[in-house]
Amino acid sequence: MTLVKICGIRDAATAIAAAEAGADFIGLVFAESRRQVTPQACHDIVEALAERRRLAPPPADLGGPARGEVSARSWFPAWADAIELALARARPLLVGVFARMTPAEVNDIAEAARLDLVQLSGGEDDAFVRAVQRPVLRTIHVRDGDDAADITERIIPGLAAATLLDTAVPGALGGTGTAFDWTLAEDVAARFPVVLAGGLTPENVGEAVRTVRPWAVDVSSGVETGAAKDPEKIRAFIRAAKGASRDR
Ligand SMILES: O=C(O)c1ccccc1NCC(=O)[C@H](O)[C@H](O)COP(=O)(O)O
Repeated sequence: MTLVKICGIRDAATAIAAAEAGADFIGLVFAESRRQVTPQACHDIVEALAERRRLAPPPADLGGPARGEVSARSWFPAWADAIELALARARPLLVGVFARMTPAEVNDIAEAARLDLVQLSGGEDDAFVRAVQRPVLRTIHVRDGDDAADITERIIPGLAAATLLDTAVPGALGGTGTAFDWTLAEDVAARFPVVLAGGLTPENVGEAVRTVRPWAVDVSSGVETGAAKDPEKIRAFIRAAKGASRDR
């Protein structure tokens, strides 16, 4: 079943609505953005979700493979299995979205907010990924003119836990509501578990899931009305994504 990440949540009520609708990941944006979560809202969201997860052991350590422990070929599938096992114990997992910060800042926030995973969206290099003390979702921004081979060569086993494919938009690092050509992601998703992002909506996510067969999908703008998250759109998005992955 395709996993779903709802990104850019800024209050506890919406986090709980997304969790009740079946979200697998909740994304809190710490990068500079109109969606940046305030310290108070972050605290409220973390506490509200912790209360929901109270009966399950917290997956503080997702228990994925260590570098050198599995072959390059098994690296991403092993991480996908570890994350799915963690999800069986506690859902949703909390993902912090970062860009243009230092590894120390990322690690401090991840620790304080008890994040399960860290998403790097600022084109961080390999040394940065290595320095992050949480499993990393590493964003690859797909540019006009890229082909599947260009994307694949940027995916390096042994570093991040998974790859998030998002649209490259000049002057922005994410949350733009802009899609890229999904046929590029088809080949990549056949080789690696990928999180498909960029311009997904409740209306198009079914087709995206059937076309690309991603491990997970990620949405922000497509479940907003005005500048705010819309619980009805969140429910419709999750229904459509999960429904399409059941059909395929
Ligand atoms: O969402 C933001 O405002 C943001 C700002 C800076 C870096 C990353 C950001 N979001 C990353 C995400 O994971 C979004 O969910 C992803 O880009 C998809 O967004 P959308 O196209 O709006 O669905």
